[in-house]
Amino acid sequence: MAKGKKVTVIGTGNFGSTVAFILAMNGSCHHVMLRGRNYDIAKGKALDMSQAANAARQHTIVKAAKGPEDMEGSDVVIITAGAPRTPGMSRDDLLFKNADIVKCYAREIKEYAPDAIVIVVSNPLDVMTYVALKETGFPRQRVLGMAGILDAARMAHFIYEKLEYGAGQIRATVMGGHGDTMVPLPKFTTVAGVPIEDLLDSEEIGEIVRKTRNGGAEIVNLLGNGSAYYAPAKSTTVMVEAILKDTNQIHSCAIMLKNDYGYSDIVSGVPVMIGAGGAEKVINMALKPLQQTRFKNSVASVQEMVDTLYKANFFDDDKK
Ligand SMILES: NC(=O)C1=CN([C@@H]2O[C@H](COP(=O)(O)OP(=O)(O)OC[C@H]3O[C@@H](n4cnc5c(N)ncnc54)[C@H](O)[C@@H]3O)[C@@H](O)[C@H]2O)C=CC1
Ligand SMILES: O=C([O-])CC(=O)C(=O)O
Repeated sequence: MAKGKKVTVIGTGNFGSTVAFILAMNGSCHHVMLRGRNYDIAKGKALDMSQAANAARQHTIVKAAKGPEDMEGSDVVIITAGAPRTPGMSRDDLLFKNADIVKCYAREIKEYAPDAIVIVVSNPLDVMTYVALKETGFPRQRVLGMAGILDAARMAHFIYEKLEYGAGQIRATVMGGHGDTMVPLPKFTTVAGVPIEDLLDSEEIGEIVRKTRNGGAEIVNLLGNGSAYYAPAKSTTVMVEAILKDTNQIHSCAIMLKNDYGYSDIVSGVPVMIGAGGAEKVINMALKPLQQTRFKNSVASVQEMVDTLYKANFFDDDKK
């Protein structure tokens, strides 16, 4: 492989294609490797994106992987392979189907890209991140799940809808799992530095919190045959660029907790500092009792699904 930063995107569906396209349009890295189930489709998309990069005067080259060995030398590998939900489903309904897919690709990454930082996006996100961590055996800093940036972007959008000003200046914070129990944090949310509690009343904030939790489902219901991918893909590239540029910026990401917020050996979304080594530091915020209770419930819902996998002997016995 020629020199330069390399990102492999596993899965060439809506999410994977959009992530690869944004990376190519931004010139975020030198090489994007698309690994899909169907080589011709991956190759067709790779050619199209490489040509788009030329039109955009960017240097990024997108290629299709013939096999897992083409992941070699990846700095970052993004796992997007997996079924999306359709109307009426929760993300959790994808548990067994997507766990098998993520397990298979995590094993390939372990073999062919042992130094990569892995970003998981397949749902249910926190459990899939747990599966990828256990199956690669990588340190927790190098296996992250993308959700918090997306959920915060949604919250920011719903705040804008209410205020009708401040778009692009709203900094929202969402912690916890990427599911119905996610924990939007109005107390840590500002518009150009102004706390939203100074701008909106508690009823309006409550509505924003509910809309944020339902943000994915709202789009699933509108699309009818899949889920959101523009905001999810953009949010993922924020993480990729933080890693490749070693920005040391703070984003909410899913990570294996290790005495963080009082929990260990379970994945949840918390603020982390992202740099060249992945999640180089977990930021522990002082949560109020109600926020702690909501975070606890969110952690418990992820734990329940992890336990379901263990009960089904999904993991090799020695992996817990
Ligand atoms: N973390 C987050 O915030 C978000 C997560 N997602 C999740 O991302 C995943 C992908 O979503 P989309 O790209 O929109 O779906 P899609 O249906 O457009 O693409 C799915 C991709 O997974 C591959 N795939 C499906 N079954 C496979 C199997 N058995 N083996 C290997 N590859 C397989 C397909 O070939 C395709 O490339 C879903 O699980 C979805 O729920 C989606 C949006 C946001
Ligand atoms: O809602 C879904 O199933 C996809 C997803 O995670 C999101 O858009 O937040």
